[in-house]
Amino acid sequence: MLLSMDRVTSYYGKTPILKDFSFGVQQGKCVCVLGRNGVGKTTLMRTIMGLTDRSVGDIAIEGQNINSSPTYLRAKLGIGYVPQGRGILSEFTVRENILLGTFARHDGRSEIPEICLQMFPDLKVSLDRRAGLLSGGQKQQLAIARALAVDPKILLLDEPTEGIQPNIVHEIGETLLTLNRKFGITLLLTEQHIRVARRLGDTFLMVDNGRVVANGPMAELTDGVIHKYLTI
Ligand SMILES: Nc1ncnc2c1ncn2[C@@H]1O[C@H](COP(=O)(O)OP(=O)(O)OP(=O)(O)O)[C@@H](O)[C@H]1O
Repeated sequence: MLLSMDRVTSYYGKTPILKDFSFGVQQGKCVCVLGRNGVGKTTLMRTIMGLTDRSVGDIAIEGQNINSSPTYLRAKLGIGYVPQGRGILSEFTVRENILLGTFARHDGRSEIPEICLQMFPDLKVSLDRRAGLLSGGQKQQLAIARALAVDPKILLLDEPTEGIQPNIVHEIGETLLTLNRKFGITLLLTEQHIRVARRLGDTFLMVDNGRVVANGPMAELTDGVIHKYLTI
């Protein structure tokens, strides 16, 4: 397993949000995390990055335990993170936003990696523009480019298509597919659009009330499972 969690419970204050959570992501695969609002999907991402108040249990990347590693070391070990809401710095240029990702590189390189501009021609022509001037879809591209600048082995994406115009949702999905299938970057993403999840995911992980309630190959994400855990 490239990334694994074994019986992890993660807290905000004294409240456990993720409970006894175990799963793994194989090298080169794409895992889609599904579940209703508030079940703990963002908390899962933040737990992997070491951003919750406290967690117990084991989290490992390539077999290396990162339970007590600070966030920047997790990034250096190859975990890229695209947070919900993107976390773009609007007052900074596109170039500066991407370069922020390079600060967490394991090899100390400080130029924009080729893949960022190859994947996102819109960014390439806007490097000196203020990031705040980009469209919603371009801001999401920027958040992905910044995470790619870390040179990640695995990319965590929290609702990458949220707040994106419907016609761009498909485009973001195709970008992620290219990163996964062509560039071999392992993906763990939360996704509200079932169609996107089905197209991208090798496997799914259904979360309810902070626990894994179903998981398996995407072909096993039946309408019954969706009805039980996703419809209100
Ligand atoms: N910083 C925080 N402090 C305290 N409680 C929090 C914090 N962040 C989230 N929670 C609580 O943790 C639970 C899970 O939230 P989380 O954001 O992980 O869910 P989610 O599945 O990502 O939902 P959404 O799809 O709405 O983002 C919620 O009950 C939420 O109120």
